[in-house]
Amino acid sequence: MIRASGLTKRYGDTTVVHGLDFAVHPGTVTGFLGPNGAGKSTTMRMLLGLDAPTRGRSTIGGRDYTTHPAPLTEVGALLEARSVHPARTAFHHLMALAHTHGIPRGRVERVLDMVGLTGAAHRRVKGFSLGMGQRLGIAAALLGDPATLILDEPVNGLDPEGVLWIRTLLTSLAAEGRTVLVSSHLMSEMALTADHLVVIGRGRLLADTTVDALIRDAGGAFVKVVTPQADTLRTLLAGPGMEIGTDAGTGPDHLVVRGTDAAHIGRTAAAHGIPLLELTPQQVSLEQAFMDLTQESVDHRTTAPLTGASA
Ligand SMILES: Nc1ncnc2c1ncn2[C@@H]1O[C@H](COP(=O)(O)OP(=O)(O)OP(=O)(O)O)[C@@H](O)[C@H]1O
Repeated sequence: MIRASGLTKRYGDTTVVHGLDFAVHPGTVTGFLGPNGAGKSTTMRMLLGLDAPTRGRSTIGGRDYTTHPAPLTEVGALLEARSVHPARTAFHHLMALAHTHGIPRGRVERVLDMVGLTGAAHRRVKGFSLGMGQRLGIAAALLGDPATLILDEPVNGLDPEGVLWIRTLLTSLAAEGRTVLVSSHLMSEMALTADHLVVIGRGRLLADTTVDALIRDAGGAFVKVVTPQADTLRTLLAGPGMEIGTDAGTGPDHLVVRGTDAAHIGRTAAAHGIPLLELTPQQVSLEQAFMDLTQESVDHRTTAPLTGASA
């Protein structure tokens, strides 16, 4: 388990991480989300002892990361910056890491295979594409067969096949009972990978919740209905737990219905001879839920409105 308690980081006069409290549990993939500049990388660096917190502390498996005698076997980490000697081959880079922990050559070959780099194992890293570099970083993180993985933007630079691969890999690592913390600013990607989310904005905790709960809290599922007899349908559907509004920016014949499903609305309309021009079940996308949650915390906003974002 990863635990952060009151974790705080100041650079000069600026506090970039404010008293973060959260726990990351084994057996699930936890997405660590926030807009650009929210403090994700800084927090991960503190978890890994690469930056000293100004206040607060963090533990991995109950102890400070820096006090683990063989950190590679406890925590596998992939940080954004690439820290591989460009003249080394992938194989030699991993062997050099393996030597520091007495990890056998067979494990190096195994992780190269797991990340799909066996064919490129003896090529110099300087010729690697961004995606190959990411795969090598993930191989290094997996080398010590660690119980905890901390990965900063692992899908960066990966092609669609690579994105699918990392999704499957993370899910299977969690299913083996490992603790997996993965940062991203891509909500749509996290919707497909993570079960749990820790969301920060401007260094503050905005949500520590499940993917399902975040969508539910943001408005959840609803049904779009278009009918020329909107008032009659409203009256027929009204009841406890029902919420019927109009779709912003459209006419009074466009309804947004929460609290029931499309089948019930369709049957009710049919029973009373009400024509339906549209009946569409919809769900708030995780992207929309994320934007709603972080709208006050975005440092780098575009001037044009974002439309059509969906998970
Ligand atoms: N060494 C540093 N000195 C001063 N400010 C820093 C330093 N490192 C990070 N910051 C600032 O801290 C804030 C958080 O940065 P951080 O890289 O942790 O955000 P992030 O959530 O990982 O962003 P992104 O999604 O863009 O990678 C930013 O405003 C950044 O400019």
